[in-house]
Amino acid sequence: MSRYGIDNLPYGVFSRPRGDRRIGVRLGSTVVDLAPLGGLLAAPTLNPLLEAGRPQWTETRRRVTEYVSGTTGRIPLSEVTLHLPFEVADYTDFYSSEQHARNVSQILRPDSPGLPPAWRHLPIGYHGRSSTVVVSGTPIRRPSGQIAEGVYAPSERLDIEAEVGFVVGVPGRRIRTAEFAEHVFGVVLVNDWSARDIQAWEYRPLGPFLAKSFATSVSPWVVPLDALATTEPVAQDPVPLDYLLPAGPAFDIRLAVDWNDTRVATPPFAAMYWTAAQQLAHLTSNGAGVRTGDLYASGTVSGPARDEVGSFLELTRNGAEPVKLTDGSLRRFLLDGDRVTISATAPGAGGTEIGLGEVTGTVLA
Ligand SMILES: O=C(O)/C=C/C(=O)CC(=O)CC(=O)O
Ligand SMILES: [Ca+2]
Ligand SMILES: [Mg+2]
Repeated sequence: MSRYGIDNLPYGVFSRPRGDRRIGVRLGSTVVDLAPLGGLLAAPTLNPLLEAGRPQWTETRRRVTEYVSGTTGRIPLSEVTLHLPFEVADYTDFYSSEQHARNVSQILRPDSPGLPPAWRHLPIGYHGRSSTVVVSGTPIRRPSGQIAEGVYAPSERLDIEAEVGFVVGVPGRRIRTAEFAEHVFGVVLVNDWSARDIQAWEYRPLGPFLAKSFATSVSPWVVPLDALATTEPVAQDPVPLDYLLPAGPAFDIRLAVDWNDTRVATPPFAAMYWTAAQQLAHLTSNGAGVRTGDLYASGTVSGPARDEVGSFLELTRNGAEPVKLTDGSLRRFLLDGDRVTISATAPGAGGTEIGLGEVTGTVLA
């Protein structure tokens, strides 16, 4: 059964050869052009729809569902180019997987393993670079940078981070966790490409800078929150401060990471410690505003098992334990020509399993 049936209907922006950009929804392995519906849907990006707000999102989804059920006008995915579906305003990246935070500490800071002091008290994050957010399929040029004292060279430890991204529709500040669904339209998959050697040399004490700003890839299909089933978030200890409560919904999104043609990991999003509602509440709690098209990512999704980690830094223990791909070759970090694809499925609100598409990228020298 298709994971892109009538219960899913993720939105994207596509074009045909020499054609203009149009909004469509994915149905099976086809795209249904929504421009004929007019209004917010007759645009070259999702931004007007994102801006319109929850009542409009619900009404639009109802109309789209009705429309696709009645139309035979479907375009095979193989005949279209998919574009960045919305104009990215600001981009924020969190650090909300306890397992990931522990693994990275252990690997990069063996002298002080464990969680940073604030980690269980607030969702730690940093502000990233929205201008280099690219759509799935965009080739990723290996960055050069300072990788050690006196050494400027191509990164030798190019890595991925498998994450879930949340797309803000309605602007706001001091957003309460209970208002999450009024502001957030839907989710995408994110690969936060990371140059670990650049990162290790530059990051103290202000955090990631050039190690992560060269490219961040997102999947072309924005799955509306309405399409996703919600689940109970993990228990939090200590109990967070009031402005981070109630925690809000969790989502049982199951990611999969393919390195060339080998499935190397299946990170479980349900294991994340901080919820997307808490992240948004924290991000805006000091009066900072979010805008239409803001993207905030969950942080690397890593579960407790060795094959549930969302980065190759963790998978190969910083290169010390290479992984074997199905062609017999060994990998520590990304080689030129390597392709990484992150895909995901989740229980849908309609009771069936839905797909979140995929985010893929190939490394260029
Ligand atoms: O712990 C560190 O020093 C670094 C952590 C990361 O690189 C992760 C990051 O970008 C946030 C995340 O994706 O969880
Ligand atoms: Ca990240
Ligand atoms: Mg990035």
